[in-house]
Amino acid sequence: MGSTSGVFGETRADDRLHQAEQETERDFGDTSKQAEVHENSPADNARSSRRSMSTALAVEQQDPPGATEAAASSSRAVNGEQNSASVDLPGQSPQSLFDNPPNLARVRKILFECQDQIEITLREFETYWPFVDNVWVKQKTNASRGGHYLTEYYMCRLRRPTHRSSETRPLPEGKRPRNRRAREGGLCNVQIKVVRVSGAYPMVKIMRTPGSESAHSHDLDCIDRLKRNSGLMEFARRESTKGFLPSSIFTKFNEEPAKLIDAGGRFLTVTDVRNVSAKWRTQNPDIELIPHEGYELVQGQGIVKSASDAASTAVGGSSTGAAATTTTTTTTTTTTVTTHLPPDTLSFPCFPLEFLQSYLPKPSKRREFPHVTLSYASSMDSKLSLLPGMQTVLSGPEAKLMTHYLRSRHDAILVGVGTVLADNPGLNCRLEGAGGFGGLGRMWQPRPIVIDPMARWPIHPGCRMLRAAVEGKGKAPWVVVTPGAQIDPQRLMMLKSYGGDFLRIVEYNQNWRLRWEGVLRALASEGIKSVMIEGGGTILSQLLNSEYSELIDSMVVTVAPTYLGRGGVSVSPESKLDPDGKPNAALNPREVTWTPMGQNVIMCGKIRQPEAQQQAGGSAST
Ligand SMILES: NC(=O)C1=CN([C@@H]2O[C@H](COP(=O)(O)OP(=O)(O)OC[C@H]3O[C@@H](n4cnc5c(N)ncnc54)[C@H](O)[C@@H]3O)[C@@H](O)[C@H]2O)C=CC1
Ligand SMILES: Nc1nc(O)c(N)c(N[C@@H]2O[C@H](COP(=O)(O)O)[C@@H](O)[C@H]2O)n1
Repeated sequence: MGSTSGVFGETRADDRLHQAEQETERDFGDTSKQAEVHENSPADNARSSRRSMSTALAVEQQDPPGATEAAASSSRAVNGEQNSASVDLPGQSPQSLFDNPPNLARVRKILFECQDQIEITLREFETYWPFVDNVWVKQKTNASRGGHYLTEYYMCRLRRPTHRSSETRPLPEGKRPRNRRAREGGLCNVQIKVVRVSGAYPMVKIMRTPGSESAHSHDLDCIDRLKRNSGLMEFARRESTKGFLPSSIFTKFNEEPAKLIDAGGRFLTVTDVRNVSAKWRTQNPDIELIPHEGYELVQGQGIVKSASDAASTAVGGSSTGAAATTTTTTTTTTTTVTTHLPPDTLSFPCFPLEFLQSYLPKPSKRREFPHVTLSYASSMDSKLSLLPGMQTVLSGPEAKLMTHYLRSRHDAILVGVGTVLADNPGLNCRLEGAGGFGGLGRMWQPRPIVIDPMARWPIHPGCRMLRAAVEGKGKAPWVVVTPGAQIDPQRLMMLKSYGGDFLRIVEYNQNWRLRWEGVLRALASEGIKSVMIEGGGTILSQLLNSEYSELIDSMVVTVAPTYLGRGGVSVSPESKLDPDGKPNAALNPREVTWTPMGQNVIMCGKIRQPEAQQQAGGSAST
């Protein structure tokens, strides 16, 4: 066994910190600037050229022009709410008819494939889902008892059979049957569930159901050809409420082929635009529909550019249709998705992380124990989760990125078995550029360490840590056990085959608990120079006791603006009395900073005495 993340070590991680500072100054949407920033570092170039799902999904962090409105209009489309009474004056339409959220084509592909579990904020979900709602057909919805979760089950559209309407029900009088071909069901058996988690930070998790096929039997174009998504159609509907002719809207759409294709409109027809605007037209029969400024309706030709406009813009041809087709061809190649970052990739934080610097592991002189950082997220009442055995999201999107950055700066991430049983955590670094997320090998991937004295964890290939290991997105865990732990030889072989192992520690304290000195010394002897201890409550409450003060270097606590209540898992060391028997504070971290981050505040502090003081005050024995 041995650690490699330390080898990639300090200089590159420091580069990243420096780069994160630089990035705060740049315009997020300006890719030319990004290229400049990344010129110095090949790893970062690779990272920036393959923009991640979460970079794309950065609607929480910065609103690109139009994103807010797109989000709003998209969710309106989902809800079926259509403000058909509003009329904007023709000629006042903005330059683009599209409000595509960032990296739409890529996110559509990810939400079509749903290969790995996807975790996004509710707002991100509401922004992007309307652009793939042509793919997924809802089957059923389940609400959890406490109302914390809402689970919706969806199947691929090609799983559902369609019938000619006349076969299923009689047509109303005077209505012609739609020219719709019947489709057999079962052509694709991909099924997903969408779990909406409410709480301080409403989240949506999207994952395959156990019975689902591993891949669609077709591509996304196949669905886009069958049915248009409501995100795209909302753009058309919105434009129609300005009083424009459907054919003019269609023509204008085709003048922006890249955006049209990104939004799933490769197969859009003028009839689609007509249909989506029909309701508004019926409600506003007196409004005379007109072409867009610079266009005219010519009998027999449809919508064409007005003569003066055509003359000034014509380079390769006089017909709008021809120009659009040429561009479409060009754009088809440019919009092809060529990168394959996992959908759970997180963008590298683009806000300053300088405040963390003095609490991070240093390229160290030789030390007996690794650098130890306690890092967890806590509610206002010092709770880690709502209930024992339950995972609770307390970190907002920014704090989550920061935590993953911290993970990238440590050789190992340590948790107790209680946390593993409750959370099934990945314990890897999912920032873009880390190994498995656009990076090479397993660089910046920390080693997961699980304290499991009696080997209770029923470790199996489906658990997230092993899946991450097999997919090259993390290292396999080391499980710390006591000599008395019964380890089934098959389990041992299995864990070893993934690159993990069991570590037996023989040092106990008087409560039959493992001595932390023993655990940390064993890790140090395996080459671990830094450990980030994330939880849970039992482990953190122990380590915050003053008897361990000399083992803990720093703490980085994400404080969330919520009270989880008395039933939650708490972090609280033993009470302490001073020499006179009066109650005293159990622990007072030093060099404390508080840094606001989104809805959270990050509290950083130091616990171990500086070495100079230790030498002055005698040995730091524990
Ligand atoms: N908000 C956050 O940042 C985090 C929240 N959590 C939450 O915390 C909860 C889990 O916390 P807990 O149930 O307290 O479990 P835990 O993760 O602290 O594990 C407790 C177990 O670890 C072992 N253990 C701990 N210290 C030991 C020692 N000195 N020697 C031998 N074995 C030792 C024992 O088997 C003990 O039962 C979950 O709900 C989880 O979601 C966990 C980590 C971080
Ligand atoms: N920093 C932080 N914020 C929260 O809100 C949390 N719930 C946690 N939990 C810890 O992170 C682990 C999950 O890690 P993966 O995302 O699965 O890699 C979880 O087990 C806790 O240790 N942390």
